[in-house]
Amino acid sequence: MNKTMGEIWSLFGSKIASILVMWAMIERYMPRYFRALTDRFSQKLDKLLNPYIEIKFFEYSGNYMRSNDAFSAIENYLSSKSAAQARKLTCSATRNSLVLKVDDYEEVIDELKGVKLAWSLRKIVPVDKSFSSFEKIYYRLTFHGRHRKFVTKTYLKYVLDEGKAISMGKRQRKLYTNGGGEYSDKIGKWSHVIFEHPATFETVAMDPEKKKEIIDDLNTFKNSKEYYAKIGKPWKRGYLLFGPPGTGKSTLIAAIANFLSYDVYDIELTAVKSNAELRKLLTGISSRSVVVIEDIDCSLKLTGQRKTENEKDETEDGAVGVVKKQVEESKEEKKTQVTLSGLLNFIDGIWSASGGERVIIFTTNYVEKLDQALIRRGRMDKHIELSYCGFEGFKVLARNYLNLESHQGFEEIRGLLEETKVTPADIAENLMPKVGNEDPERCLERLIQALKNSKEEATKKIEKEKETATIESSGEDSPMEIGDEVKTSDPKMKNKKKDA
Ligand SMILES: Nc1ncnc2c1ncn2[C@@H]1O[C@H](COP(=O)(O)OP(=O)(O)OP(=O)(O)O)[C@@H](O)[C@H]1O
Ligand SMILES: [Mg+2]
Repeated sequence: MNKTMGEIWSLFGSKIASILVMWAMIERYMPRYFRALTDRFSQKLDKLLNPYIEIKFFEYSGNYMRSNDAFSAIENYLSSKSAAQARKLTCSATRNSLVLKVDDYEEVIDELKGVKLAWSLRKIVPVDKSFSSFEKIYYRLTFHGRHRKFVTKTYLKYVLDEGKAISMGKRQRKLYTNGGGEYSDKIGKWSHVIFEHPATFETVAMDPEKKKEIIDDLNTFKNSKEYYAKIGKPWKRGYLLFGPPGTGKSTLIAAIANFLSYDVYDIELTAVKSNAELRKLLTGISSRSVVVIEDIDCSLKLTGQRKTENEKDETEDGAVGVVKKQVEESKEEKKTQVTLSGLLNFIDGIWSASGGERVIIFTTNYVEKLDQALIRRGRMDKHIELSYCGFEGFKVLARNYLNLESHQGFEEIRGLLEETKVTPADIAENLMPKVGNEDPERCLERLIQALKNSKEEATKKIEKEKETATIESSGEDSPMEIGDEVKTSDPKMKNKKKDA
């Protein structure tokens, strides 16, 4: 063996050595030309050995994590194929159906006009788990290079159209939420679950005229794409829902989302640490969505933040004041740094022009606490008050909960509802059968009793208030101070006091 190698070297050694020298000279003196040559050569070799082309469709696109409509269309398209083909599937259940999806890395072969193509769901897992790095999911499409034109011109359009059509019909809608805690890798990102709230406009208890007005407004909005484009406004509509707890604000939001068939993005503002993070989140919101900020008055000290800026110079001076202020500021910083202007930019800023077809909803229990800039018309186009339950609202709840259209007890309930303030949540609670198949009669009786109790309590409260008011008004001319005599309504005592 050694001999053979030795013989070979003696025959070709000098030639190999001179080739290597030439190679080195070429590399040294003609690097660009040489590299271009080798690149072309390796490309040709690659094409020859691997004639397949691949296209990736990421779940989110761009730096701002905008959700990619193509990804969801492909997801819908493939879910209709994968059940019949794939060997590894994932399954999720909704109220009405089971949804099967192809599992990660499982290949689904599709065929259109005799051309075969392969799809698979893949992910890029980050090496480090820092804030800016996270798992990227994408669909990979692979096909033979000779079908490039067919795929780019015909097939992809077909898949996207089909996927969108499926989504219009039986798409699972999603409820997106932000947050996940300070150390979570979900900061600045959305996580989602399937949105399955059963509320509809039929089941929401509210004044029928108000309900009709909202439905009409939503219909007009939905069909006004051209109109918004013509007047140069982003295609969005803002609603402010206000009213006491338990009057149906969150329920109405779900009904609106169901009516429009939109996804819901529920923003937890206290979990957003800066305007930049808010912007990042917002640019990830897809079109055809309802964007919700619940309890806006609690989420942010919007008016407070503005005041703090002005108060800095005016109220606090001296070292103690500065230290105290710094501590307070750092506490506030930890809470959230989203400012009113950041939020206003979000409502009518440039992001809303991209994509469009969004409804933005704020809710509050205290409308009077909100900064007027936030809720002025044009930002929050429609202000809707949800109030205590009236008789029409009660009828809806009786239908929902007891399947009752009418009953002899209804008249009594009508009278009681006119005399007392009860929220739909309270009514619903009383109408709900408590044990097994509780009789509707029994539920109505319970409600009537609860309404009577509430009326009685309200009367007592009014009487007590009147009493305190009379006591206060009788002594309001001379507020008692230390050393004063005890006030008395006895005229004799009054005279004594005068004389003294
Ligand atoms: N208008 C309504 N129509 C139908 N159900 C209602 C209505 N209002 C309240 N409910 C019932 O009461 C429950 C609480 O209502 P909801 O959460 O919508 O109130 P809310 O106004 O959002 O209260 P909060 O201000 O505390 O957030 C709901 O789950 C629903 O069952
Ligand atoms: Mg609510």
